[in-house]
Amino acid sequence: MQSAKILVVDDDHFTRTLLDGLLRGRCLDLRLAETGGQARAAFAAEDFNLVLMDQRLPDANGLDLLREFRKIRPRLTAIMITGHADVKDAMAAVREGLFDYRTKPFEDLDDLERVIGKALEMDRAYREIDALKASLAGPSLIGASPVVMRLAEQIRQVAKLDTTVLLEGESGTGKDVVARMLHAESRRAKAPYLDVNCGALPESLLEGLLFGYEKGAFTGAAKTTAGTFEKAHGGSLFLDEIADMSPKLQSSLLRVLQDGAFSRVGATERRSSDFRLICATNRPLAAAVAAGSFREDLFYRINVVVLRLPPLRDRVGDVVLLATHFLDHFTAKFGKKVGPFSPAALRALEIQPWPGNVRQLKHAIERLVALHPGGPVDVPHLDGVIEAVAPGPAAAVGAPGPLGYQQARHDFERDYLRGLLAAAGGNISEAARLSGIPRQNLYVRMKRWAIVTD
Ligand SMILES: Nc1ncnc2c1ncn2[C@@H]1O[C@H](COP(=O)(O)OP(=O)(O)OP(=O)(O)O)[C@@H](O)[C@H]1O
Repeated sequence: MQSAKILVVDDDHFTRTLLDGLLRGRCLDLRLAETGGQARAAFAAEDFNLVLMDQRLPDANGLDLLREFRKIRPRLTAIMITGHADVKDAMAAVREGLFDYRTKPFEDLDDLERVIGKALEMDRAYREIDALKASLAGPSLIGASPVVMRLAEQIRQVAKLDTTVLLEGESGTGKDVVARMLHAESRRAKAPYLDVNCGALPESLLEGLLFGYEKGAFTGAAKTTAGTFEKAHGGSLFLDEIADMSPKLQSSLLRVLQDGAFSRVGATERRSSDFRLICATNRPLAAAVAAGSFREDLFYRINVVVLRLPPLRDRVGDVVLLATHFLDHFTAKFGKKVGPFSPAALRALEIQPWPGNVRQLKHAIERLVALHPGGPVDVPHLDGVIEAVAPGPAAAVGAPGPLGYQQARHDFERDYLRGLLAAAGGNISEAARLSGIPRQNLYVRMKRWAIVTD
């Protein structure tokens, strides 16, 4: 758990001592309040990453107090501590944006620590997004995982060097974003940035687009047109899907890179252009060289500095941050009030395999916001939204292959809990007895998979 500032509000001495013992060693700053009055004073004086709030206080109702706090700080992350009798109110509060609740006495301290860890992660996500918004006007790479932090540092270093960069990464991992960042952070930032997808056009059209052409050079060449090489003069040129370039165009590109000069199609005049080249590929270029489909000499020309973009499944820690960022983005864009995510919804997003990477997550959140009636986002809201996303390449060719471990576990848990509840005749206490899972835990898990609703 990272260092954080936590406010614990509880009039019960035993609970305060227990939470103090549990958290003191892990966070820099813990404030304890016994009454609503003390909590108000502490909240006014400091900026807390998390509030743990007892529902029944001698001079206040914890839920009302949190509502008051959220008017001042709408993104306040809070967990309610409640007695069994008040669970219904706490569940209603989750719908209003409370992060989660736990019942006293705490049966499972590991679970309590976990939910506190998740709440702090959520708070961090909100803060990082706000900081990003405040500091950046240009393209930005959202992510706080070590691998993304390292990549961001590499981008900063390489951007200034004016060297050719090759970006390798699966589709949807953010190669286009990184190419724009390299340009935006380079000394060429004020000059043009042009991008061409080499996989999207037939050879002759791509040639005309890159080199430009003279009027009448080919059917349809109605007027003399400058190509991307010329237009990118002084700036950066991003060639996406470089591995899809035909052998003929690979040779032409190699000559341009060697000579710094080229001719428009149908012309003899040589023109020169000074651009910084950034290339991207979603399959390793070395493999294309080994397979004979990509020229080795061109490979060495563009394989100067290689930046590798990790797939989203290798940086699960970033899912919360990205999902929250996209939720913010699309609620603003569509003028809707959707959110926040419930902890269960965040967990459900984290265990998806995301074969389409950040692009898939972004589209899923866009669809979610478009279809959502408004208010917090829980697991049932994600159902159609995630499944509606285009399947990965294996599924696309009808060869499903083995499920990812997380997906298999997810399926098992949902099926097990459904069967368990049926075996217990719909009675959760009986299901808890049969399974040996504490009732409260079981209830939360069943809610997560929408097997029970409140
Ligand atoms: N780290 C990130 N932070 C913010 N947005 C991201 C990030 N990664 C990807 N995106 C967003 O996801 C979408 C897909 O990203 P992008 O087009 O850069 O992927 P790509 O790797 O170039 O994919 P392809 O190989 O299919 O061209 C874009 O809308 C982009 O803004």
